[in-house]
Amino acid sequence: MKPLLIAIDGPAASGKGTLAKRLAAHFKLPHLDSGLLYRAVAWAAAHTSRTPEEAAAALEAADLDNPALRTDEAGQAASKVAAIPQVRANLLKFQKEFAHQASGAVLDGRDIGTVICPDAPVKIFVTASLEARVERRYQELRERGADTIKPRVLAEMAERDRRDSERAASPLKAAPDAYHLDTSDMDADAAFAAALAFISSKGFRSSGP
Ligand SMILES: Nc1ncnc2c1ncn2[C@@H]1O[C@H](COP(=O)(O)OP(=O)(O)OP(=O)(O)O)[C@@H](O)[C@H]1O
Ligand SMILES: Nc1ccn([C@@H]2O[C@H](COP(=O)(O)O)[C@@H](O)[C@H]2O)c(=O)n1
Repeated sequence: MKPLLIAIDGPAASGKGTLAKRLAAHFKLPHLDSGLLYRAVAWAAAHTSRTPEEAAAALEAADLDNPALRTDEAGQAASKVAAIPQVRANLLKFQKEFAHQASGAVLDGRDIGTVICPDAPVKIFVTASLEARVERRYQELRERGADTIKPRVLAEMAERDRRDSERAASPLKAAPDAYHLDTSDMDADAAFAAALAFISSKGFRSSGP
């Protein structure tokens, strides 16, 4: 049996990160949140003398645990540098090596099933309506104490969706062989159960308790 490589893509707040973490824990696999790489590049370009391309080439210098990378502003800034082809090219090798380690892996992002691991045996494209995603992100921001309003969250998310889907370089899109998981009316447990059923239909099961 080939190593279990799970490629998860989808728009902002669709729930792909939550699903990726749960699947990684369930199957005891390493997990890469690839959005953090683009967030780190944007942060370095704004706070150091590096260009986005240089920051992407110096990825090992990035602190992916920096809480500043988790804000909505960081997500917007990430989606701007993510449209630069050389930034994407400079992040490719690290992601491909992460994906192809012997243990298998879970990666989530926008181009995982299409560009980073088109050979993954399991590809999941997670979606949810814009309304559901705005509600989730708004609640998340409020819980973190951010001062925001829903119309702003909506406008920013719609803009990020457009930028990520319409850019020429590796746009957000489902791989032809991806399983489409619409989580608009599912909680995180139901999304996890649906993903597990799909993965087991591909012949993969977790080995332990
Ligand atoms: N199926 C679900 N139903 C309801 N809420 C969910 C679901 N999945 C995740 N959430 C919640 O929605 C929010 C966004 O989820 P998550 O961070 O997983 O999305 P994401 O697609 O990785 O977003 P981003 O690309 O912006 O990082 C979180 O607060 C999470 O707890
Ligand atoms: N594989 C990826 C992952 C992310 N991006 C860009 O980064 C932005 C932030 O991503 P989050 O998942 O952390 O929200 C996102 O809007 C994309 O522009 C990407 O291009 N490819």
